[in-house]
Amino acid sequence: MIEIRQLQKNYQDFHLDCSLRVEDGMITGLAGKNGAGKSTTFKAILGLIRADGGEVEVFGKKAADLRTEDREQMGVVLSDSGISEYLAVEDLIPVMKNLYTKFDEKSFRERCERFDLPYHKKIKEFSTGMKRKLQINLALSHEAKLLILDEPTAGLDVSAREELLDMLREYMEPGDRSILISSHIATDLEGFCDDIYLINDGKIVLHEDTDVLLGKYGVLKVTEEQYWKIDRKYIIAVRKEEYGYRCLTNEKQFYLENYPDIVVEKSGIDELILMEKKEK
Ligand SMILES: Nc1ncnc2c1ncn2[C@@H]1O[C@H](COP(=O)(O)OP(=O)(O)OP(=O)(O)O)[C@@H](O)[C@H]1O
Repeated sequence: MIEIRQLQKNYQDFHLDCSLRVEDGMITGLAGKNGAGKSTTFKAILGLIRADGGEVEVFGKKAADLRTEDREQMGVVLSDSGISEYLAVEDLIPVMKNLYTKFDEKSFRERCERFDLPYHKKIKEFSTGMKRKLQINLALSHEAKLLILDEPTAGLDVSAREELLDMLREYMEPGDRSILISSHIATDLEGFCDDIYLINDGKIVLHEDTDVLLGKYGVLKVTEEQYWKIDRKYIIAVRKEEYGYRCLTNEKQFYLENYPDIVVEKSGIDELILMEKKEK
């Protein structure tokens, strides 16, 4: 659905160099801390900023070759909504009908109820979370084949997050749809994505199936002495701690079997985001 090859974007003190794929029928996550380059990647995919190099293909076409029908097949949530704040939800319905041949008013209204979105209040009077819910609802409203969701959970409370993830799972049911979703809160992605890319300082530093990430990755807590004694071939990142070193491994089973004395903990994606690059 999406193929990005060595996408480059240069700002004064930031350089994006990113390659990733979103397969048909898959949910792919892009995780990374603030400023890592997630939004820049999304904007470049959508042609909202001009890339300085590399290739972006969506539905097998370069951005410049995407036609109106192709764009109708994309549902987008970005931090900057682009919706006129002077409109109310009720006013948006005829606009959406005009823009999208497949706009489904009934399901749009159902999601308004699920998300507690009022029909007659001006959008400028919405809270941050309400605006985000509206964007999500609009993205889901026209039977898009591809959702591109930049931080869709930002500003949502726990129940709205759950509601959103349920809606996205329902959206995936037909089987031929895909989602690219970003978050700096990795737990949002862990229970939901098929595979996850980790971006750090503009570079993709890791790409794994979520099952592998959660099953094979782990954190070793070792003293200075233990650190220098163990086989470090499966240690991919290290952080100095008061007690010694906190080490991220992509083969926790190896350490569990060979070093019964050391502490091996489960690792989530937040752990990956937190860890520095391997120093030793
Ligand atoms: N228009 C711009 N001009 C200059 N620098 C920019 C511009 N847009 C983004 N940047 C820089 O590019 C880097 C990546 O920003 P980006 O918004 O892609 O990060 P992000 O991963 O989406 O972060 P967040 O989780 O905070 O939304 C940052 O250093 C940011 O300051």
